Amino acid sequence: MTRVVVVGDLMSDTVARAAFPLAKGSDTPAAVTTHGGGSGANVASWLALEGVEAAFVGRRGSDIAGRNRDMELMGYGVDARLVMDSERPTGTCVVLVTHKGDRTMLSDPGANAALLVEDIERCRDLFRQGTHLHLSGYSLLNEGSRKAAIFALDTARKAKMSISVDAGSSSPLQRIGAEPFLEWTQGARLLVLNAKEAEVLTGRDVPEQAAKVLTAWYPQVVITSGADGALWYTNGRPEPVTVKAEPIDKIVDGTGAGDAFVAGFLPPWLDGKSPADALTAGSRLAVKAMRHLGARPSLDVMDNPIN
Ligand SMILES: Nc1ncnc2c1ncn2[C@@H]1O[C@H](COP(=O)(O)OP(=O)(O)OP(=O)(O)O)[C@@H](O)[C@H]1O
Ligand SMILES: O=C(O)C(=O)C[C@H](O)[C@H](O)CO
Repeated sequence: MTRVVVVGDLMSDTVARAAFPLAKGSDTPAAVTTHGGGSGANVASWLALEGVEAAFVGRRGSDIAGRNRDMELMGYGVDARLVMDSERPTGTCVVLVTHKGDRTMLSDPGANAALLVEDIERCRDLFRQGTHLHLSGYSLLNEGSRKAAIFALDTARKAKMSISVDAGSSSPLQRIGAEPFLEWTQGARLLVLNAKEAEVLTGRDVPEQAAKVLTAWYPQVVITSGADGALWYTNGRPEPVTVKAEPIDKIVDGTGAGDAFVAGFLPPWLDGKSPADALTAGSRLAVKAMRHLGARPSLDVMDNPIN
């Protein structure tokens, strides 16, 4: 039985879809909605909805947003272990989306920046029972949660869990540099990252080449390339396994496509299915995420048969 523990970030995403750029002093009509977000919490939500036993460890503020996010995770069927931070608000991200689905994000990590080693220690039962740890790279890239993230990796290694890590985001990765990130994540069986992050880590802007460089560090690597699809590579193979992106008629909001991809990829990959099957499952879930506003499953939680 696969039991996945996700450690990472939880956010409240306020998504505004409008015609950008905004004229100075304008009053622009927009569709504005608030959704659950945060890369780690997104992956855990999609996994639970896919029928995987998934737990999520993170921090939230002692505010309404945090309470809503907590209830939402439970609604998806996630074993949510959120520590309440009395000093910091729930992490918030303002996502600006154009009518074509292009977007930019303004992120305030809030309570995520205070995830502590003790928060992970409190969840030792999850690490005893879990079979796989997925670590959201944001928790490594943020200095405030880094010790906790590294402790989670150590704990999983000691518990003989398999480990996947996503690289978080290219800008903080660039600031920190490749070497520390590669060092912190040693022992992970899989690194998942987008093409930009792969370039930051390897200096190669061709994903096939970047993947080959990265397998000096990780047994398996998955690189996603937006509309150009995704690839999987393991050392010793002549060429990576690639899949095309699933066709999509209209992208409403690309936020969290990468997180949904991870959640689609992991279950078949953990079940020993072929890399091509796992990449295809990832691509399918990614387009599902892009058909609506927000990064999480669009299902009305109350109608979800899992509940
Ligand atoms: N335009 C698109 N058409 C179809 N599929 C797409 C498109 N953009 C992204 N995807 C799917 O989503 C996956 C992840 O996209 P991408 O490589 O942009 O990751 P990301 O930067 O982590 O995404 P995000 O930051 O939006 O979560 C791709 O491998 C692909 O399967
Ligand atoms: O789309 C991305 O790149 C994200 O990582 C989205 C985030 O996970 C999140 O939902 C923003 O808070």
